[in-house]
Amino acid sequence: MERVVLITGANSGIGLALCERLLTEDSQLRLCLACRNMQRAEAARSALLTSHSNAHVDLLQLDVGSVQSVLSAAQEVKARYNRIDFLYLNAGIMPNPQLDLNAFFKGLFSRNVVRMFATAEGILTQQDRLNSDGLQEVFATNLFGHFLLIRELEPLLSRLVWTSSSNARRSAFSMEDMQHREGRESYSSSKYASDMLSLALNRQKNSQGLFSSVICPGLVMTNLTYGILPSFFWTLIMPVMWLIRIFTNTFTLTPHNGAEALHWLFLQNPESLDPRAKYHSLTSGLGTNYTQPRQMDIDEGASDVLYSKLLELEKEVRRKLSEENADEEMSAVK
Ligand SMILES: NC(=O)C1=CN([C@@H]2O[C@H](COP(=O)(O)OP(=O)(O)OC[C@H]3O[C@@H](n4cnc5c(N)ncnc54)[C@H](OP(=O)(O)O)[C@@H]3O)[C@@H](O)[C@H]2O)C=CC1
Ligand SMILES: CC(C)CCC[C@@H](C)[C@H]1CC[C@H]2C3=CC[C@H]4[C@H](C)C(=O)CC[C@]4(C)[C@H]3CC[C@]12C
Repeated sequence: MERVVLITGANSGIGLALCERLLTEDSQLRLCLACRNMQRAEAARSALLTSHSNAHVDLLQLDVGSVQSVLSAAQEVKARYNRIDFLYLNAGIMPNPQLDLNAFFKGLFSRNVVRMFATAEGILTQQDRLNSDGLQEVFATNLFGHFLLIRELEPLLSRLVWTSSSNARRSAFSMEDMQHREGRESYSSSKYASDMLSLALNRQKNSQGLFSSVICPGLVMTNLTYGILPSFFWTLIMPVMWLIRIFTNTFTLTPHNGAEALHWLFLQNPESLDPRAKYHSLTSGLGTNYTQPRQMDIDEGASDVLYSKLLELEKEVRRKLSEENADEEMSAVK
């Protein structure tokens, strides 16, 4: 039977590399590339068809950062497919990243140097803003849009895989400020929230046959990392990065390597997976890829609280949207 796989943020980086890898694994697959920019989506499809000429590759317009777009895309998915075997929640942003050079050089000579390179703890901040739905953009894109998509498609779903990060950190997340309106670590906060949500989904939905997993792709050269330092700089320091890889296998560097854990999970039986584990894509100093589970620093109780808070927010945004739509209809009648 043809399997259907939907991937958000599939037009570049790790998402696109995953598409390549899945088509190589199973040429009968039906891939649905869910992207906000249809030109970039078309380009990605052409690239995939160049290497897999008989592949079934569909496109779906989806901006996960917009409530209206998620709801419309979900309607379209329901009309097109009667099940989604794998939903990869991969789209993500890190806007206006700032590297604290002082902390970076201090970190270089500390005992935590390997940890710093693996997680960017204490050296990276971002500046977030409100989107047109009145939500914090990073929270809306990395977490809430995906949550809404899951809620809409729930009867069609069986496997969820989140592209999280080792930058996810408990101390960056506050339940009282789940959108991270106050702090400057919106990325870390949103990724910690996705880890919690995955656990909560497993707790609530495993009995109904829905399983969720979380991965970290490692440090990968993509548009996201080119936003932190320019691509020519990364190219220049590539030999240093290969050297660092000997000490931390988290420097996966290429999108193909970064997609290792995403691909690995595609081959696993969901019952054999640990809901509290984050599956890391790792690359050894010699360039061998492998997947390793590492325990997440998460409370079950707190993950349930986050789940309820997301349900409340969902109610609120749906109410707001229907009021706006009603207002628009009224003014159209006038
Ligand atoms: N690169 C790294 O080192 C790491 C990356 N990650 C995570 O990996 C995931 C993929 O990122 P990566 O491949 O690195 O970076 P890219 O920027 O190459 O890919 C991000 C993808 O997400 C899409 N996207 C962003 N915002 C939206 C939106 N509102 N709606 C729909 N799609 C959107 C982008 O589309 P568009 O082209 O239109 O912008 C793009 O396709 C992210 O979740 C990121 O946080 C995690 C750890 C490390
Ligand atoms: C000599 C060079 C290697 C100097 C590079 C310094 C920093 C720009 C980078 C050091 C560690 C990097 C990161 C670590 C974790 C990534 C995480 C998993 C993620 O989700 C997104 C990207 C990272 C935060 C990444 C970003 C660049 C570094 C801070």
